[in-house]
Amino acid sequence: MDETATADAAPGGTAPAGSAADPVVAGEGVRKEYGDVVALDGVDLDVAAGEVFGLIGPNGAGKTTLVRALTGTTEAAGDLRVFGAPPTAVEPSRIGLLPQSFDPPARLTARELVDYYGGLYDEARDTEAVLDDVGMADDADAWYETLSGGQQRRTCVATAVVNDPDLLFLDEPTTGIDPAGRRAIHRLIERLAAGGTTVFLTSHAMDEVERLADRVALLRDGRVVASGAPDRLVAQHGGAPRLDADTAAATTEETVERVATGVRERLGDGPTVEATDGGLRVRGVRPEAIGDAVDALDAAGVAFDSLSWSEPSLEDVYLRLTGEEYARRGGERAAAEAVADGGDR
Ligand SMILES: Nc1ncnc2c1ncn2[C@@H]1O[C@H](COP(=O)(O)OP(=O)(O)OP(=O)(O)O)[C@@H](O)[C@H]1O
Repeated sequence: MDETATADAAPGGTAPAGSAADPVVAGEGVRKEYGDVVALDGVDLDVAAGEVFGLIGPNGAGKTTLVRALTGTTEAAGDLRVFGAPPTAVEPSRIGLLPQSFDPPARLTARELVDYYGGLYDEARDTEAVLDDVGMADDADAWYETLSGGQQRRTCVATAVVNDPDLLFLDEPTTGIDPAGRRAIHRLIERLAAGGTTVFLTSHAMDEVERLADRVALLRDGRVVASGAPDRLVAQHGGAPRLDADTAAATTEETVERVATGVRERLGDGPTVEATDGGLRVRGVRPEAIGDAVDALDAAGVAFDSLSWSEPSLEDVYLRLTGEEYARRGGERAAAEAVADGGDR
């Protein structure tokens, strides 16, 4: 796998979302328009066999459209191959698809639904085992319409894996699922991947993608703006470790300046100080410097309710490269700057 190419960011352009000798999924210049809306604007990507590939991006970035193009449920321009063939030519039993919106018959039980979808294939997994995999064994006799939203989503995941697919598309699989259920789905994805299933996962849960995905592509406005292994992306674009102080009162510019002066005196010019919605953030604080940073807060008279220190994560990469972190200071323009400077501020 060529990680050098995959960890690049391309401001305003496309970056290949990976490379592999014999990709299960390969796309080049994939483009889709809905009238005046350009949903996909020249996407290049490839996904290797057995890989968990995470696709992330803001609402409307084009994730579902890309999944639909790859599963042959919508047409798109450009070159798209799944198992070396056009998506519509792929043997259905090789593919599992959990769409973002899925409305199975409401007056069937969870067990009946899994049975029904399994019956569409010559060979299917044992219904009870699949129900158990998604944590639905105890509620399998309830009608779909009486299940909670999370239980319904678990049941939908079960219908997507009942044919034991070689390639599984999961479009936001854990939306609405409680923490225990999410963990069950995560374990299922890990087991499937360990068994050789290729998983194409879209999600807004960055912790989920960071935990599960071997590689990630970030879509914005129909383009891949960054791709690579999560830890590489975090190292490249996640920014510095930070110390967050939650304060009861809103932080004024004056307070930020006072803290910044104190931080400079104690820690030098590296760290930066900014106001956040709930208080104040000092970026660039290494673990051994936490005490000095706290002293700077105290010296500046900042009354805080709690303090937390954290390493950057995939969520930081997402926020920086989509512009959401920079919304207060010029959104799109600042995000483009973050991409252009390699996101190392
Ligand atoms: N059937 C359609 N007709 C017209 N426009 C569409 C259609 N499907 C998607 N779009 C538009 O294409 C763009 C990409 O939508 P898409 O659903 O792929 O985004 P997404 O990244 O999956 O978003 P979300 O995170 O909200 O699910 C959006 O501007 C959306 O409004």
